[in-house]
Amino acid sequence: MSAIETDSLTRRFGDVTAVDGLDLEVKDGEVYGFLGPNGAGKSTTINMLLGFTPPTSGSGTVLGYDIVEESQAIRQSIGVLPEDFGMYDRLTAHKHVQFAIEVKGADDDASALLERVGLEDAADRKAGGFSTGMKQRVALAMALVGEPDLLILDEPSSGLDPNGAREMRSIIRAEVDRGATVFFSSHIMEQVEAICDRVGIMRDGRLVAEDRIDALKDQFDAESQLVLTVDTVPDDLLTELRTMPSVSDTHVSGSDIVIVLNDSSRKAAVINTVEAAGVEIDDITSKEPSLEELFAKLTTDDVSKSEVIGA
Ligand SMILES: Nc1ncnc2c1ncn2[C@@H]1O[C@H](COP(=O)(O)OP(=O)(O)OP(=O)(O)O)[C@@H](O)[C@H]1O
Repeated sequence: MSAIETDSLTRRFGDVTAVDGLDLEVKDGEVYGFLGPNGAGKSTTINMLLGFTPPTSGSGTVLGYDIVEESQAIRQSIGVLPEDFGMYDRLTAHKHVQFAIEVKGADDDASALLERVGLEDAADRKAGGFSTGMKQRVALAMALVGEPDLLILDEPSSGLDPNGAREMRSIIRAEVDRGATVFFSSHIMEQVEAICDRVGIMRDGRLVAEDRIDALKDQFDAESQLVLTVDTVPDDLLTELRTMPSVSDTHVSGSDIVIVLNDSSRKAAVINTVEAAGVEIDDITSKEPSLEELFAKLTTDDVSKSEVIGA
């Protein structure tokens, strides 16, 4: 069974189609990053999965429960870190987590959960005085209650400092190690690149790409760079490099030859060509495309709709 499955899921608000025929499948046990620029439809999708926003058309299941008919069972079974983690100002962090434990009928230890999210020292302070990051940590502790099979986290690191973001990553890893599935939306690409098995990229309510990150980089010809520090650059070497398959640009910078490739597996061929020209290579560095660059390409370029999954 898939943890999340949607079939042509659609939500319109007046003239705006926030989510447009979404077919999503999140497999059991994976970490799935749900990405997209502001307004792409991520929160609307999550709100439909949780039963907060009814779909205009289409259908979906979460842990096998229907998102329209069985949303209460869904909310009872999963852990959610919502985008807007409303807190009760006058309740302490401990009371918030205790409340979540009671609602779920779980037997967790609230103090242990607060320690896990790094809030043990603030457990007895009222949430009204908490920073955004502290509130986010409380909300995460609440999401972890009952060891849920699925965690849905909407922007889990948005309010966190770098230490908090690192702790969030290790909590997500620990959750996956105990068998949970994690579905989370994020704008923080390093975070996503560090922990996701697969990503789906939304744009204008549609999924424009979905795959493992390395496969996406190959699929969309993301560019990698090879920098060769050399003793000399023969006149005709650059011309020869430019005619090689997959080489999209070359230039010289000081004693470096910079070669831009849209297929990183061609690096060895480039190095062989340079050596065959009698050039001594003193150093080799290479830079792989980042998910950030890929994200920019997929969400700002005019990606043709034929490249869009399922179109
Ligand atoms: N309740 C609503 N009423 C009207 N329009 C809405 C409503 N909720 C969302 N929208 C619209 O639907 C589109 C998708 O919004 P959504 O919040 O799902 O995007 P998002 O990908 O989560 O964005 P962000 O990254 O900024 O959180 C936007 O055009 C938004 O204005």
